[in-house]
Amino acid sequence: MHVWKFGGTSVGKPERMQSIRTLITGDNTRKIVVLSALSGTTNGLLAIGESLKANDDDGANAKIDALKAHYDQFIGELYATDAGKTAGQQAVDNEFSFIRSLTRIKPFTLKQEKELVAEGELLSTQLFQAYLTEEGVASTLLPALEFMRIDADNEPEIQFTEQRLAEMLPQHTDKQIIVTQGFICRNPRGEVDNLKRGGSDYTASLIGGAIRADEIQIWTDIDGMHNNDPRIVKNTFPVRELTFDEAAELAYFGAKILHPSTITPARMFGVPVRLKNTMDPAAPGTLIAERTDAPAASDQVFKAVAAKDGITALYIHSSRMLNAYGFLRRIFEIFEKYKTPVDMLATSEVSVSVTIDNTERIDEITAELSTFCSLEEPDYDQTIICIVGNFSADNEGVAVRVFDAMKNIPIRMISYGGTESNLSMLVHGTYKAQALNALNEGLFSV
Ligand SMILES: Nc1ncnc2c1ncn2[C@@H]1O[C@H](COP(=O)(O)OP(=O)(O)O)[C@@H](O)[C@H]1O
Ligand SMILES: N[C@@H](CC(=O)OP(=O)(O)O)C(=O)O
Repeated sequence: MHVWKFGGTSVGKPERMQSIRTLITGDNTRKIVVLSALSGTTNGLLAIGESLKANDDDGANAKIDALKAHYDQFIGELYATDAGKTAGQQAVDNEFSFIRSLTRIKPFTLKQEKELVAEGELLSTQLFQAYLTEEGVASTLLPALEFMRIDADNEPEIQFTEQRLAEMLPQHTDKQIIVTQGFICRNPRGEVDNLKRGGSDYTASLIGGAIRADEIQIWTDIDGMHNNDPRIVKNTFPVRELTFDEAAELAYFGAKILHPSTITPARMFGVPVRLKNTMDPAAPGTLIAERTDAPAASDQVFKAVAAKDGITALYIHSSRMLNAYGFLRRIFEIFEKYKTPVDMLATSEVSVSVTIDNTERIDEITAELSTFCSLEEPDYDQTIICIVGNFSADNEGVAVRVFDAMKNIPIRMISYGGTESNLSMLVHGTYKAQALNALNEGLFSV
């Protein structure tokens, strides 16, 4: 069985939803189809939440009216029959009356915000399921809130998903298409929660892993993973094959096409991931798998570059590091205690520099580090530039080509040798575009 995920841009217009119906039923195989919210909806719902948090009920209601008008028009164009329009309208009316009910709950808390933001996927999947019914497709809507759950550390409970799907899917063997929501889940308190922005990719991968799918396909608005960020660099091109490790590095370090955690469940269960373009379904896209055996792919030294913004660098000094063991352990225990992942690390004899992207607990972390280290002022607004490729120890000249390309850009930290597939550098955020363009020119131009 395949799991296919369609992102916001792929479901954002009635004609796109219609073309997805053709795509998913084209080959007569059974699929689980994971949908995101229509493009713009999640941001729209969050904006309503911001107004409610600020006690601006008029502002919230005006935004709700505008969003509802968008859906009313969408329905008018999506369905051909009265029965289709009625089913679509009923779903929209129900969900918007729930959204309005949230505006009456005071104060507007995080719990309500999560219920509000889940409405995007609840709407898109109901509209699509009603469209499939109108079209006579044998399909059903499987509620993600009944099989997707995160634990107290916000980690998905894949075994729960595995068990629940093993119970639920056999009840629908007569259906070719099983539609479900990306992004949304429940937390240990049973409340509605989510897998963070862009999380529908992750949902698809978790489902794909849980059912040991033959393939997970992520359908979006571009022909696969490009070698650089196409929003910032001209002349990028699709990378046809990536290993799980390479794709995981790119996703984690900022390639927006994939949610950072997407690769983890796919790799765990050995399920290949294919990135495809809804606007150009015949294009080959990118295949992500355990090994890529194509000679062209494995011989290539540099494969792709990505950038992760909003990074903070901490500079930690000790006068006693000389020959000291246990110093790094003490430092990392503090990051562990405050559940703050470290992305990059550089050490010298008496100092350690690390980067973090979550600064929620930075005050507690620095206070505790200060009890046995001296700290410089953190550097905020940094960017990690991540280069992925085949950097095995025998490959000479990798660093010289990277640093030659970066010769006009100040580099604050370097990480090389952690894996054979990643070389990362930390630069101030203002150099991001310059660095991505310089690397494109230096590493990929022929
Ligand atoms: N390396 C990259 N390769 C391809 N797309 C990228 C890359 N980096 C950033 N992107 C951006 O990711 C976008 C697709 O991701 P996203 O907006 O999350 O899609 P969806 O709405 O389908 O989930 C592309 O339109 C592109 O601008
Ligand atoms: N709708 C959610 C989840 C998601 O994955 O969206 P998309 O597939 O459009 O990136 C968001 O906007 O974050």
